[in-house]
Amino acid sequence: MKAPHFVPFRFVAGWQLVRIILKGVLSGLAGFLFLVMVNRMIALLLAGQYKQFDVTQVLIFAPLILVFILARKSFATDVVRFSQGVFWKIRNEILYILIRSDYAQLQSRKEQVQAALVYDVNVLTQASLNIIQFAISLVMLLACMGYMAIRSLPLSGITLGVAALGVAGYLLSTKQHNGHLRRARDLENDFIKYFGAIMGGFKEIQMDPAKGDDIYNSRILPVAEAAYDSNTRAYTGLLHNQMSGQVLFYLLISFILIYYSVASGISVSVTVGFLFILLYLLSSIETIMVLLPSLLQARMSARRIAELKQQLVMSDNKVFPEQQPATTDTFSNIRITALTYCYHNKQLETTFRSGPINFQVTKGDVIFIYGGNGSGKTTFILLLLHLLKADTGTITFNGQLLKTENASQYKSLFAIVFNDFYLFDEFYGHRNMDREKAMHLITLFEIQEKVTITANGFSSIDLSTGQRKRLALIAVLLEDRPVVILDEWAADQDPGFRKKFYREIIPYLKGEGITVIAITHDDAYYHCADKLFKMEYGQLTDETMIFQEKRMVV
Ligand SMILES: Nc1ncnc2c1ncn2[C@@H]1O[C@H](COP(=O)(O)OP(=O)(O)OP(=O)(O)O)[C@@H](O)[C@H]1O
Repeated sequence: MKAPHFVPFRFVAGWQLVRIILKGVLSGLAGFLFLVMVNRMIALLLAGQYKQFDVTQVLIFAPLILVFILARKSFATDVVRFSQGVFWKIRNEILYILIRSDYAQLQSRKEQVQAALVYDVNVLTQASLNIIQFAISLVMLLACMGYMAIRSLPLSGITLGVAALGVAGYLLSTKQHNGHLRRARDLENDFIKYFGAIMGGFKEIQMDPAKGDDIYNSRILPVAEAAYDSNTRAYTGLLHNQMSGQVLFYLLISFILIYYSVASGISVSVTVGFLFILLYLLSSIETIMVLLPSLLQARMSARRIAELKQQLVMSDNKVFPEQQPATTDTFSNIRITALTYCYHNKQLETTFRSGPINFQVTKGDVIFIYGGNGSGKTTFILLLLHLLKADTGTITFNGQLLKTENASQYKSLFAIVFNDFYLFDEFYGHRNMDREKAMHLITLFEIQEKVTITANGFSSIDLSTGQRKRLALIAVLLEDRPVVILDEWAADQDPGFRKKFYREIIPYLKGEGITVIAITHDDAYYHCADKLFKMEYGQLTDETMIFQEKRMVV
């Protein structure tokens, strides 16, 4: 079956942004024209030229207000649609990249991904809503400045000077505020990590509340305090900026009223009109200053998301065309030659070395691997599955060298039940599974009293640990993959079913042409395997002969 492709979220398009900007400008201009008209009326009133109701003024004001309402309404609707589109588009994109991203990379970035999905996407959405006010205020600001220049060049020159002073002060302090905002955002990753520990370890915490108290006191509280401190510094700094801007304009207004209006000899109507526009300008500046922090945060969040997308490089199978998935008929063998892999700590020192491993598996083989805890069995399986990419060595399958181009075909060889498996309640990606086979397997695995097959999946997955493992194996067997890998699968089974597993189920799988590779410690059943391997300090040794010789002696 062909893997489904990514369907981009359809409600966001680049042209939407152009339309929004145009509507924002129109809406801002409508507001500004209204202001000009009010200013004109004030001038007429002051000059004594408007003494009785004049219906023509209604004909000027009414259409203006109408245009304002229509433009603002349509603008707001578009912005809301756009911001919701952005929200879901980014969320979907991150999730899809996640689905296709590299296993090893994702392992080390779980908190980052969660923080991006929950925090950054919300910040961006909020900012895209704030843009309504921001854009309108910006248009008003620019239009007011232009209009002021027409009314009085010297006065607008002074205003521009004051504004430049405010902007310079703002820019100087922004760097510092950005640093605080960045620190607070970094702490969000930690918060998610400890939140994950509380949710994941909830049973343990319920049994031992001291654990919960300790996580809260020693981890959550310091994060909260540090984030509180950083955010408080950033926001108070930004609010102080806003206040400084306001004070500058108050000083300007006072200067114009107390000194300039009389000293320069400009007319009362020009002074009043100018001050009126200036007050409006001030409210636009205030709005911009209030909204700037959220836009700064949004910029930071957008960067985080972009970085995350870059880090979670799409894995191989996204880049190349889908290939025919493998089947038991097409599978013949896998050969691993001199494969090595090292785990490193933060100081980049090697903490565990796996290999060099040589290993071969042929169709229909039943292979058991045993070895002590931490000997490297799971690491080997991850390497075999190409979830971990080997440092050196090669893998060939059916005579072809495993490369990025054929990695998806290689991965389609395997059906796996990991030790820490996740049981999906639906047959995702395999909707057209064989119902009859499913019912047969449910009976073979003796859970027919508990579970049935529904249109999409299993009727229930609320079962015991051992039963859930049986379901997980049934689910992977329904995928019709040629190689089944089991990581300590039988460990949770009762002795009766364990016997059935080794004596009946494994031979049944072999009879179906399936190759089985199982990590197991059930030495009483090692004879059920065709080949037996031992893992020790990352080295895999074929012990088939030794085991057979030992059995003969006994
Ligand atoms: N993600 C990781 N990062 C760093 N080291 C790791 C990681 N996973 C495993 N290791 C180390 O690699 C070694 C082999 O681990 P592995 O899980 O492969 O052992 P195992 O044989 O499957 O053990 P077990 O029987 O306990 O499951 C261990 O010493 C472990 O500490």
